[in-house]
Order: sequence, then C-alpha cells, then structure tokens
Amino acid sequence: MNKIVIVGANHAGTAAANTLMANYKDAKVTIFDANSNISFLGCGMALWIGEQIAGAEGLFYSDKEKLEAQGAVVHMEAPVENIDFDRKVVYATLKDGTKVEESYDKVILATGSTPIIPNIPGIDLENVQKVKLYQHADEVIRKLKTEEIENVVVVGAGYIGVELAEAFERKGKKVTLIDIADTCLPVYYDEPFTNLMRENLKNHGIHLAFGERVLEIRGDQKVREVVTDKGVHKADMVVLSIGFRPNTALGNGKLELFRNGAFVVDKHQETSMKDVYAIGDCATVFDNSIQDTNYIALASNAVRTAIVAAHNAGGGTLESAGVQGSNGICIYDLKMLSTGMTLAKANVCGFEAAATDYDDLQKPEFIEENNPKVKIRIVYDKKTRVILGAQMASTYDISMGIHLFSLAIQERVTIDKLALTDIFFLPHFNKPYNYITMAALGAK
Ligand SMILES: Cc1cc2nc3c(=O)[nH]c(=O)nc-3n(C[C@H](O)[C@H](O)[C@H](O)COP(=O)(O)OP(=O)(O)OC[C@H]3O[C@@H](n4cnc5c(N)ncnc54)[C@H](O)[C@@H]3O)c2cc1C
Ligand SMILES: NC(=O)C1=CN([C@@H]2O[C@H](COP(=O)(O)OP(=O)(O)OC[C@H]3O[C@@H](n4cnc5c(N)ncnc54)[C@H](O)[C@@H]3O)[C@@H](O)[C@H]2O)C=CC1
Repeated sequence: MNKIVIVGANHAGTAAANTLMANYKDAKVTIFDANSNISFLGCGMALWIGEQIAGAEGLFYSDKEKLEAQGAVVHMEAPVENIDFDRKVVYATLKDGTKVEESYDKVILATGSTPIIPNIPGIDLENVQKVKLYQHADEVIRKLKTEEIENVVVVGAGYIGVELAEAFERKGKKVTLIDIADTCLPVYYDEPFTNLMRENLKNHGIHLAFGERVLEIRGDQKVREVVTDKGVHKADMVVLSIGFRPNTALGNGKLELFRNGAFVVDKHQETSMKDVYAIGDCATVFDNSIQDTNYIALASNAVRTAIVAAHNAGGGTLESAGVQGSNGICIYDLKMLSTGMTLAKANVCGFEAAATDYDDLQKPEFIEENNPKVKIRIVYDKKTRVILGAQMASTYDISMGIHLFSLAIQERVTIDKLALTDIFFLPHFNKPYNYITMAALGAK
C-alpha cells in the first residue's frame, strides 16, 4: 500500500486524487481541505455575477461524495495545521474539533493561493471584497441585490478585474477600473491589444483609471471612496483583484521557495524534499518561453501539474512538458488570447526580441456574413528565430489558434518553420493566405 495524503482539494488536489485513484490501485488516498466546498470554477464567477448564467450550480464538478465513491477518505473543513516532513506526518483539525495525525509515504501539497491584499488604510471597511472563493462571489451577489451598491470600484485590471468590471456593468452599476499600470491586462498583452480592450471597456461605459496608485480606502463603517495619487473615486463596493499569492505556510522553512513564496518544484512536481510534491497555485512551473522557473496561477496549470505529480507519487514516472501560460479572455464579445511572452516582457527578460503583426478578416472577402476582423502578433527571438509568444484578438472565436502557438513555444519552433507549416484552407473557415502564415512570413 502507498499512503498518499493530499492537502487541498480544489482544482489541483481534485485532479491529483482522480488521477491516483484511476491509475494506482494500491494508492490509499486521504484528502484534507479547509473549505466547505471544492472544485468551484472561479472562471464562471463573472458570468454568475453578471447573470449570464442561471446560477452557481454548474460551476462545481466534484465534491466529497464523488471523491469518496472512488475510494478516497475526504475531510472537508479540516485545515492542515502542520506537517512533520521528517516523520512524514500531517496534523489537521477536523470539523468537529478532533485533532488527527495522518502518516504518509507521499504527500501532495495543493494548497493553492490567496488574493493579494494591499496594505493600505481602510482595507477592512465593510464592502471591500475579495474575489476568489464561491463564498466571496456569493457575498458580492447578495450585496449587489441591495439598493445601496451603485458605484463599484475594481482595483486591478488583470484578468479578474476586467471580467468583473464587465459583470458589474451588466448589473447596471457605475464601474471604475483602477490599475497601477497605464493600461489593462499588461501581463498578457502588448499595447495594440491592450488598446483594443481599453476601447472595448470604455465603449461600455466603464470608467478607466489606469496609471493610478491606490493610497487609501475611505468610509464610515462602509466604504465610500477610493483615494489614488491622481484623484478620488466614489465607491459603495471595492473589489480587490491585484493578483494571487501562493499559500505555502505549511512548508515551514523546510521547503525551498521561489521569489514570490511558491514551492519550487522539479519537472516531476517534487519539491526540494523527497516524497513531497506541490501542484497548482502553490507551486512553480517550468515556463518554456523563458526556459526557466516561473509562477503562473491558472486552473489549467493546476490540473496538468496534478496529473504529473499523481503519476510520480503513485509509482509511475511522468515529466512535465512545462507550460507557456496560455490564456484567454472574452469581454463583451471581444476575444483575446495569448501565450508565452509579450514583446515588452521578452525585452525586459533580456531577449533580442521582435514582433510580426498582421491584421485581416477571418475569411475571404466574398464571405459577407460572420466574417470579422482578426489581429495577430507573433513574438520571436531575432537571434535564434525561436517563437517566444503570440497574441490574437477578434470577435470571431479564434481561440483554437492559440494552441498552435503554445505547442510551437513548447517545442521551440522557429518563426521560419511556422511560415511553412501546412495550414488548411476552406473559405467557410479561413483564407488561403492565412493570417498565421502571413504574420510568420512577415518576420524580418
Ligand atoms: C475569479 C477567478 C477567475 C478565474 N478564471 C480562470 C480561468 O478562466 N482560467 C484559468 O485557468 N484560471 C482561472 N482562475 C485561476 C484558478 O482559479 C486558479 O489557478 C486555481 O483555482 C488554482 O487551483 P488550486 O487547486 O491550485 O488552488 P486553489 O483553488 O487556491 O485551492 C486550494 C485549496 O487548498 C485548500 N487549502 C489551503 N490551505 C489548506 C490547508 N492548510 N489545509 C487544508 N486545505 C487547505 C483551500 O481550501 C482550497 O480548496 C480564476 C480565478 C479566479 C479567482
Ligand atoms: N481568463 C483567465 O484565464 C483568468 C485567469 N485568472 C488568473 O488568476 C490569477 C489572478 O488574477 P488577477 O488577480 O486578475 O491577477 P493578474 O495578474 O491577472 O492582474 C493583476 C493586475 O493588478 C495590477 N496591480 C498590481 N498591484 C496593484 C495595485 N497595488 N494597485 C492597482 N493595481 C495593481 C497589475 O498591474 C495587474 O494588471 C492570475 O494568474 C490570472 O491569470 C483569473 C481570471 C481569469
């Protein structure tokens, strides 16, 4: 028997448990999670808040019962308080207060992340909201139902902030979106693309306050305004979305940490200590675009890293292929996708990088319906010609295209090889001179 304890059972922990129980019959899996629910798809939070879906029911895909039906022992509302890595024992408190000690052969840490909370005055005022868990979204929705929430200020115009700004606007709120950077989504896109999203948000009446540093949140008991270095914004609710911080307190000085505090793992998802694995938002990833260790908090990475860890902890051998941080967003029908590095980031990282851009229609001009504009940028290394990143935007569903670039970065394909890659043509779908080919051919 191989005793495996999984700490944290959201996307990463659940995927690890499923993989173990499907493939390793001798694995005795015990799971602890501090929360009362698991598998909440945060990606559906904006759709739920903006009432684009009927409710939250469909945003869960697993629970204690499903995991137990496969053979796991699952403790919910049972925070793990300490791990003795030398004795290989996990210490937790169960819901009824019972203290338990669970020994293991292998432990998988899937403790995820928590939202970063800025250290500014007024942060504890009523109606200053975090947005990570199901409970957070539920609370926001309950408060939105009251008449008193008219002005919503979203701090952080990354993926969560932009998605929630749309959701609040759909609910008829006056929305201000603040970012310390001078644009939205700066982590994922270069200026030609962030400009598209900026215009999109502005055209839907969202007030943009980019390049502003939040100094203070003011109110009586409840929040009333947000003060930045450039002005004051009225606020009945403030939503904080300035990124995630990995939850790694259980490492307790024993495990090597990355610069942001994430558990450093190798390509088997093993931490600096043997038989201790870490997956999902609490761990690092190998980023193929920079060819180095990085931190990229995504549910997609959580699932993949979990599969790798589960096979290695279960007794098999599986190496991660690394990741490119591929991602996408859809705001009022504008779809944007990116993978790897932006040009700006590549240059900051010391690459001699260049970008090749192409704007076109999705299909030949003679297709008069459902034929929107598309925009693409491919970032490559001028010296090696290796593709480093790609960005795409359209109101057309071009999302499958970004996977090609994800694989290209993973496999270190050059821009010249991509230019000659066999890309099919059918007018119902695309052009004979496909924009991917055209952008690649345009590389200097
Ligand atoms: C609003 C929103 C939208 C998002 N949209 C997307 C998207 O579209 N695409 C995408 O790829 N990603 C998206 N993400 C990111 C994605 O949700 C995270 O990357 C993902 O949740 C990471 O999963 P995880 O299991 O590693 O960590 P978490 O989801 O953080 O789960 C960690 C689990 O560990 C438990 N835990 C922590 N400490 C302990 C302890 N000491 N003892 C016991 N249990 C513990 C917690 O209770 C929790 O259940 C979104 C996130 C949010 C908030
Ligand atoms: N569609 C998707 O794939 C989604 C992915 N996610 C993931 O969840 C994680 C967390 O998302 P976010 O919180 O949106 O992080 P993020 O990293 O996407 O964006 C954070 C934003 O906050 C800004 N910021 C940082 N400090 C600030 C400050 N003090 N004041 C004002 N602005 C500040 C940054 O400039 C950045 O624009 C990310 O890894 C993200 O990729 C979240 C939602 C959707």
